[in-house]
Formats: sequence, structure tokens, C-alpha cells
Amino acid sequence: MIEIHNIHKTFNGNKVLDGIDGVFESGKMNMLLGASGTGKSVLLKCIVGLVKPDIGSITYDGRIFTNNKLDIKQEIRRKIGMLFQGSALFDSMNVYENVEFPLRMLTDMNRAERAERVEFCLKRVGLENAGKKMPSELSGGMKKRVGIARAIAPHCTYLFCDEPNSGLDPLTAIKIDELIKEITMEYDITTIVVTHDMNSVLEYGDNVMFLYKGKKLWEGHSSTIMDTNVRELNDFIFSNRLMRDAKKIEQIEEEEQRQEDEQNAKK
Ligand SMILES: Nc1ncnc2c1ncn2[C@@H]1O[C@H](COP(=O)(O)OP(=O)(O)OP(=O)(O)O)[C@@H](O)[C@H]1O
Repeated sequence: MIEIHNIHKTFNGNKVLDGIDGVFESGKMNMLLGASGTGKSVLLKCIVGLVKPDIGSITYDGRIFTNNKLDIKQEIRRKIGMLFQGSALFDSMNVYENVEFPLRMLTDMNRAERAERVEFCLKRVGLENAGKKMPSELSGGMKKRVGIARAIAPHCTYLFCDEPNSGLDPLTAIKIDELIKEITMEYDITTIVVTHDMNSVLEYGDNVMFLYKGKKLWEGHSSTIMDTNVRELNDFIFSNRLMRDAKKIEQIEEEEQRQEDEQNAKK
């Protein structure tokens, strides 16, 4: 579990995060949702330690991360897996070497142990025969899968994904979300996903935080997000035409049901 309390961050007079609190539980898909420029990535960077908050605290399973000793921070960092927007694979390494890389850097596994772990992770993401391929030979979805295998290889406890399905077609995007969710539950990982994709949120969001201009305006399970009274969140959701149409259909169905109930009651 990761807890953040009262996170503030200002860049050159531009207030990007304005007092954010939150709890991210393990085994759940925790999602940071919001339009471009609302501070989602900066918040994620604060949590990972790439950006230092001006005020606020972050704890990992009860251990303070912010302003703690370097060795404690490094110990926590070793348990973090990252999936970057563009997958960020090393172009000069093949798939196997990419997944093996964090094991070389972060663990004292010998060659045979590394090979076993790489093969396990590649199999887990459905790429058991792709070890020798170079990143340039992979589709966008395959690159994301390699990114996931690399992130979980050192047995990560925490997994951070920055727009994991950006640039993917809708079907592949759903499969990547599904894989992240399965892995999160299977290994009880604390996962935080930055997204502005409502499809992802509705399908997989166990705990969704909506950020707007550096503030958290709404938080809850995805099943309740369509019923929100928060105007900014409503505007965000229904800026998408498909969402507007879905809402209209839902309202028509509700009205039909209401009329049917009324008629049944009269009988
Ligand atoms: N290192 C930095 N220095 C100065 N300003 C920054 C820095 N990093 C981010 N910002 C600013 O912080 C604001 C929020 O940026 P952030 O990347 O967190 O947005 P976001 O919600 O993740 O958007 P997107 O969905 O487009 O990635 C932006 O105005 C951005 O220009």
C-alpha cells in the first residue's frame, strides 16, 4: 500500500499539485485520471522519487519515502517496476536482454537464475518465443508486453504505468490493461496507472482519482464514475461522443424501465 499526504509542487510559480491525499491499495488497479497538464505525471514522479514535492509525505507499506535516508529510498526503489509511455526498451538489446537488464542491475542472481526468471516473465506476458527479437521487429502491443515483463522481472511490489495503452488500437489496449490487472491481482502488486482513457477506467479502475488543475476533485470505484455530480469530471467524461451516446442510451433504458414499472403497478 502506498499513502500520499498533502502533496504540493510548484514549478517557477506554476502550481502543479495542490495538496493531494490518497491511498493506493495492493492488488488493485489504482488510476490517476485527468486531462492533459493536470499534474498526473508529476504526481507519479513525486511518488517514484523523480520529483521532490515541496510539501507532503509519501509512505510505502508504512515506510516513509520522502526525505528518508538514501539507502532506505534505494531499497524501496528496488521494489518499483515502471512501464513507460513509449515502452522505453533499449533498442540495441534484444527482448531477452531487455528483460534481463534489471536483474543484472538490481539483483545478485546468477546467469541460470536470470535465464529462468526472464523465461518465466516472457511466458507470463505471452512472448515465450520472442526472446531473440529486436525491439524494432515488435508491434506496439508486443513492446508494451516486453515493458511489463521487464518491470515485473525483479519481483516488483509496486508497479507504475504511465499511459500504458497510448498509441495502441482499442483491442490491443484492452489486452494490455487486462494483463496489467491480472498481474496486479496475481502478485498482489500496488499498481498506479496514469491515464486519460475512459475505456480503461470503466473496465479496470478499482480506485480512480480524478485530478483537475492539481487538485483531486473525485475519487471512487469506476462503477460509480458515470453518476458523478462533479462538473469538471462530467465535462471530462462526456467530452467523448461515445460516452455521450452511452449516457443517452442509459437514460432511454431507465425511462423505459420506469414506464414498464408504472404500468405493472397499475395492473
Ligand atoms: N520539470 C518541470 N518543470 C516545469 N514545469 C513542469 C515540469 N514537469 C511538469 N511541468 C508542468 O506541470 C504541469 C503538469 O504536467 P504533467 O506532465 O503532470 O501533466 P499530465 O496531467 O501528466 O498531462 P499529460 O496527460 O499530457 O501527460 C504542466 O503544466 C507541465 O508543463
